[in-house]
Amino acid sequence: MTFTDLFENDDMKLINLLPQDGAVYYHGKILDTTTADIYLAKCRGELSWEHDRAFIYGKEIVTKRKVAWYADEPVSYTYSGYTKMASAWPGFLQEIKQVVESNCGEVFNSCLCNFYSSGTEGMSWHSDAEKDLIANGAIAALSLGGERKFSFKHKKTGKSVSLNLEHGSLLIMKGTTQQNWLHSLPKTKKDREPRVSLTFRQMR
Ligand SMILES: O=C(O)CCC(=O)C(=O)O
Ligand SMILES: [Fe+2]
Repeated sequence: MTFTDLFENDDMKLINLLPQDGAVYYHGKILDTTTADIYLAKCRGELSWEHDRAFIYGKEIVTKRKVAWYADEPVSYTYSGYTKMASAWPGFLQEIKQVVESNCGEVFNSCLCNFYSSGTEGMSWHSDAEKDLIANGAIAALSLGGERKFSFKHKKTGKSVSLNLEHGSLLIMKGTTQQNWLHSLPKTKKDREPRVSLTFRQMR
């Protein structure tokens, strides 16, 4: 990496956590604890949470994790064999979107929200490269609540990279990350507070 690579991106002065074939930037806590606490309570109380449904190897499964989805337009989004409709942005979520955008220099038009009630809920290895998303678009994940480990695994080499996602922190995945790397939120038997992740995305 050259000096200009380090400074000529919107994730200024942050180091790419991936050694090759993608770009992941951890901005750390972008919200103070009080603000993050308020947003967590609003997300838990005011978003329309539903269990997610997916088709895995031809079988329908209903996830323990809950999701809610918001977008600029009442667009549909297809993943894991299901098509879902987005709702209009609640005011506070749009406020969070602006904070996220100003921190990473990207603009987003949708948000998939995840709710994990404890460490026994997680998300298995996957990449987010559905055809409804702009190819190589950025995904910004704002974490609220219980701190959790997050992992990346290279699709060819199997090399892995992990980090902890703190309350009020921002993680950006961009470039060819989704083409070349899987990511997961591993389940854990350790006690973990409930967690919300707000994953801002760029839909076509
Ligand atoms: O919960 C997270 O931090 C990430 C979730 C995720 O990978 C996704 O929504 O696609
Ligand atoms: Fe993902």
